[in-house]
Amino acid sequence: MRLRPFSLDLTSPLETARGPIAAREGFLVSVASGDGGTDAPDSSPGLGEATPLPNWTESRSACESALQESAAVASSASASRACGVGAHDALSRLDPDETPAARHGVALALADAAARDADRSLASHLADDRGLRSPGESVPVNATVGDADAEETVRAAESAVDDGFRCLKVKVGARSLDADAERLRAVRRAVGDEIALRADANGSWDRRTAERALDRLEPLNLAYVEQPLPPGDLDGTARLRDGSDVPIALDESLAGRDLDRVLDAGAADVVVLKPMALGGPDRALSAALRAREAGVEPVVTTTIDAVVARSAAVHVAAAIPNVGPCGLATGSLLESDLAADPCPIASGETLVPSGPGLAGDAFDALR
Ligand SMILES: O=C(O)CCC(=O)c1ccccc1C(=O)O
Ligand SMILES: [Mg+2]
Repeated sequence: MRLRPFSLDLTSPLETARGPIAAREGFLVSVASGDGGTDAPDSSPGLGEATPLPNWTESRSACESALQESAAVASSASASRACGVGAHDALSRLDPDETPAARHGVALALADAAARDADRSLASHLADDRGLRSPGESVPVNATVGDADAEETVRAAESAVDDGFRCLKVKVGARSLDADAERLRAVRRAVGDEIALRADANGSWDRRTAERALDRLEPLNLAYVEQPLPPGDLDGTARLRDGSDVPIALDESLAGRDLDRVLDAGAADVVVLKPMALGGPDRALSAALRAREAGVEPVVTTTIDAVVARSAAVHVAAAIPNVGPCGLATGSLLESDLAADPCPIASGETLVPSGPGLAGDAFDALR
């Protein structure tokens, strides 16, 4: 197993109620032939990405330590066996709650290797494993609009609609409720009633403010309000949801928390699933299917990952039958990237690479 650190700046910081996100640092993970647990001696190396986002996942240093430990486990296990299953040993030792980004990196590298060995896309590999029908060739996406004053928010929203987006997610909660209500009213006026609007408060409101916010925003016909209350306040969120017609999505409430607790609380119409924060593409897809079974709609997003993890998230979303718009249009927020994007976005949809694995030979220079 090989690790390679990287650091990428955002074009400009994404402003959220929990502060700006200005740069993303992480690690590329490759598992060499033989580590994949397949018997093929010349199996393709698999590629993964671990890009921790402090406060959402483990820190960068905790991620690095966990990955280095994994690499050591993988090499000693492969050395002691005729056919190495080292990376699988390493994966089983990574705790998805403690070091989700590290687990994501290794799980993705193994899944990519397995999909490439089977000559199918990562989406097909994930879907077949669970008896799902064949993934589609594209996934609808939302544009991500950061916090800014009303004028700049409208400009960003109009530009996204010009680019073909039919669903916009606007960050709220960083300013007063009056200011946010005005921003969203101005956006609705500018883009019309046909565009789906989401608002993401990133857990910044208290119960009273959240209740007032839903009352004020109700006439704007939002598709949902995401994480109105702090992550742990599931009771408050369930009550908020009971008292309003505005659908509620939960995001932060899922990180490091049992999905069943969130589903049992009846606190969400939608769950926002970030493979990097949930410990891997496999775990994100399982969470999506469990949510569906409970009548809660899954939405897949990134933590503004580099191209490898972003492509993986596209495959996860593609494996979910009839998935709604996902928060996967985050590549344009990065000033530069590790490779050309194999998942171009047009008309509000992202293309799903046909494979094999993550993206055929598109990432060969990174393996
Ligand atoms: O969902 C999207 O549109 C993009 C992803 C996004 O907003 C995000 C990115 C990094 C960290 C947190 C979040 C979030 O959804 O709150
Ligand atoms: Mg969110």
